[in-house]
Amino acid sequence: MITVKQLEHEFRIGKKGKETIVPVLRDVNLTVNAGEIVAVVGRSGSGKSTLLNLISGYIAPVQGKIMINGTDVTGMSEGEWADFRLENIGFIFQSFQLIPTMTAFENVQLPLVFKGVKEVDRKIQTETMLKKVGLWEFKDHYPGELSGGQQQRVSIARALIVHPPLILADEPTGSLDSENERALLSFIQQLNREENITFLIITHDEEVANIAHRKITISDGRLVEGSDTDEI
Ligand SMILES: Nc1ncnc2c1ncn2[C@@H]1O[C@H](COP(=O)(O)OP(=O)(O)OP(=O)(O)O)[C@@H](O)[C@H]1O
Repeated sequence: MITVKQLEHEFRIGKKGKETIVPVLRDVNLTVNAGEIVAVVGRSGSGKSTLLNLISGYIAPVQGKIMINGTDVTGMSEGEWADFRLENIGFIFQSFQLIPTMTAFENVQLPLVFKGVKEVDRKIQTETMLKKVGLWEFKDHYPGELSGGQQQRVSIARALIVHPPLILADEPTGSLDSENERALLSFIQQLNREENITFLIITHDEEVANIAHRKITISDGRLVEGSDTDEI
């Protein structure tokens, strides 16, 4: 599902001509197979979010190659990335990233609006998805009128609405209490089992790492012992 080959990334900070180069990822090789749940762990500042941002196309690598779902995404334009993400990747974030001025219904249907799906079809699909996450009765609530766990379920419904084969999650339980965390983790396992959705999850949380089939550790920008270092 994801193949990353010899990925390198660095940030340049400071004024032009006097830039300091901050190396972040070095020679990262990894494979995530379809149907896997993979946790990415590592200390703060080790490069986990940078790896996710590269795999999401929000930043471009200095070197290396990324394949997702059979497509070489390295070097795609912003427009190509936007289309690719809509078809292939769902996102779940610690901060939910819902649009506060839109209801739960409007937030969930948004990817379908971007895809140009007809209103009548959007309505049916959004209803199905809100029912799936148990929030149909909250469809007219704004994010501010929902609990943290409910907001995370809205964000999952929004991620799932286009039926992506891959979900990328950045600290998805970071804002949840332990009850909502358990519910989210069992939902992730259910989606993985029943719909074969692949998950790549950044986490500091042992409970989250425990549901993963495999754990990848990043230390100072490199994958370290116990990690997937498959030659590709
Ligand atoms: N836009 C940026 N410009 C310059 N340096 C950056 C930028 N983004 C991240 N960095 C640096 O890159 C390194 C890796 O950051 P990254 O956010 O990937 O770490 P992380 O493992 O996700 O950390 P955390 O667990 O705290 O979220 C850090 O040293 C950070 O300061």
